[in-house]
Parts: sequence; C-alpha cells; structure tokens
Amino acid sequence: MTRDLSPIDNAKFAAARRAADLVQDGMRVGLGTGSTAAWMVRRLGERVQNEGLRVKGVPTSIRTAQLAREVGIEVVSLDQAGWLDLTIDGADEFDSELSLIKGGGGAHLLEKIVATASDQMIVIADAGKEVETLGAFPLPVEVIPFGWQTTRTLIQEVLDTMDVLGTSAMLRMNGEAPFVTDEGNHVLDLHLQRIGNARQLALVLNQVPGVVENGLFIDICDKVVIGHGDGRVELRDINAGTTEVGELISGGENLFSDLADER
Ligand SMILES: O=C(CO)[C@H](O)[C@H](O)COP(=O)(O)O
Repeated sequence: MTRDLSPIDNAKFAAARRAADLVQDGMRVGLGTGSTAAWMVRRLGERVQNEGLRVKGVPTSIRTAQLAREVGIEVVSLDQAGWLDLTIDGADEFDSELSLIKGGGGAHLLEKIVATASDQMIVIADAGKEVETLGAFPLPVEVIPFGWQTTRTLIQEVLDTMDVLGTSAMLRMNGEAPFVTDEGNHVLDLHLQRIGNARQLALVLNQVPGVVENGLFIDICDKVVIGHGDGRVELRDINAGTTEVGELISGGENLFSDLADER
C-alpha cells in the first residue's frame, strides 16, 4: 500500500536516503532514533538485502533496534563494536555550527554516547529544523526519577543565571503518567525560547545532581544532510566548509509508506 508523503516527510526521506547511501561496506554504524532515522534504517536494510552491504549497526533505542533487525541489519552493542565509523541520526534543531538540540523522542542519552563514540556524526533533517539560535524547541533533559522535583528546582535556579529567555521546565508525560526513557528515567523539557550560550548551558546542566544528560550536542556533529519538500538534498560539511547539492530524491511513498508517523 502506498500513500502520498507530506513535504516534510518527503524531505526527511530524501535526507535519510542520501545519508544511508554514504555508508560503506564493512562499516560499524550508529543508528539514530526518530522518524527521519527510521527512514535511514529502512534504506540501509534495503542496501543490505539488495547489494549485500555488510554493516554492523549500534541502535540508540529499543525501537531502532527492533526496526534494524526487521530490515536485516546485524545489530551489535556499542561495547561489541568498540568504536564506530559513522553515526547517522535526526535532530530537532541545528544551527550553522552544527550544534544540535536532540531528544524529542527521548533517546538523547544513548544517542549522545553513540555519536561521541564515532569517527563522524551525520545529522539528517528537513530544512525546517535549521535555526539561527537554538532554543525554540524545548530542550530535553533526562533526569533520574528519584527526587525529580528537587532536580527540576535546581535546574531552574541554574537557568536563572543563564542567557536564556524562558525558564520553565515541564515533566514530559505519556498520557496520564510520566514519560519513561529506555533507561528508566524521566525527561524534563526546558522551554527556553532562545539559548544564548549553548556550550555553557550543556556543561552546567550536567552538573546538577539527578541530571543524566541534556539534549545539546556541541562539537559532536560533522555534517548535515538537509532534505527539502521537493526531494532536493544538500550535504553540508562543517569542517571542509562545503555544501554539495545532490540530485532530486523521490520514491519514499512506494518504499516506506508505514513510517511517516514514527518518532
Ligand atoms: O533526537 C531524537 C530522538 O531522541 C530525534 O532524532 C529527533 O527528535 C528528531 O526526530 P524526527 O526525525 O522524528 O523529527
């Protein structure tokens, strides 16, 4: 069954497909989480099936692990892989230095560990995720359930001293109950509107007792593949200072019609 993709899904598909095609035989690859990453995992599975591509995948969530196995990718743990050649993952926001906000899907703890243990991180995103200054997307902070309200108060005290516009910290919910991450923790979403000094905020947040990890990725990402609604993709390399514009990519609706709602 096929259905038309929205421009955003088409953009995500195009970016994901371009990035999956950068994976080379024999690579150990970190597999991100979210709807864009899911397109990428599907495409990688297709290459494994059709081209005999040999890859070992390290998933960043239970749902990505499940999908990777379903599409025929060999799944290994980070400790089994040791170090990774490449991680490909989505993001909620990225700026011109490729600083990111991640964790909209609540997987940023494992995503940060896996990306940091990789020679290269490529972010895949639709063009709407690019921002001048990070912060319009609420910043996810994973906290342990014990004393989470105290942790929230401490975070708010820290935010009062930082260059941000808002300071509210909301417990993420899953229906009536608090959202629980794969690691058994909760997530506080910080509504900051504008983060003046993301590097400093990332360091300071992780010093609050009870905080496990925040969703700011600074100096971790090397490249971004930006997808547009019409299937155009741009590959931007922050170290080389280059932008390549690729051929139009289409066909997502035929291949992966069930994925558009995944996060
Ligand atoms: O960080 C993430 C999950 O923790 C995702 O990569 C981020 O939320 C983007 O998701 P999507 O590709 O569905 O827009």
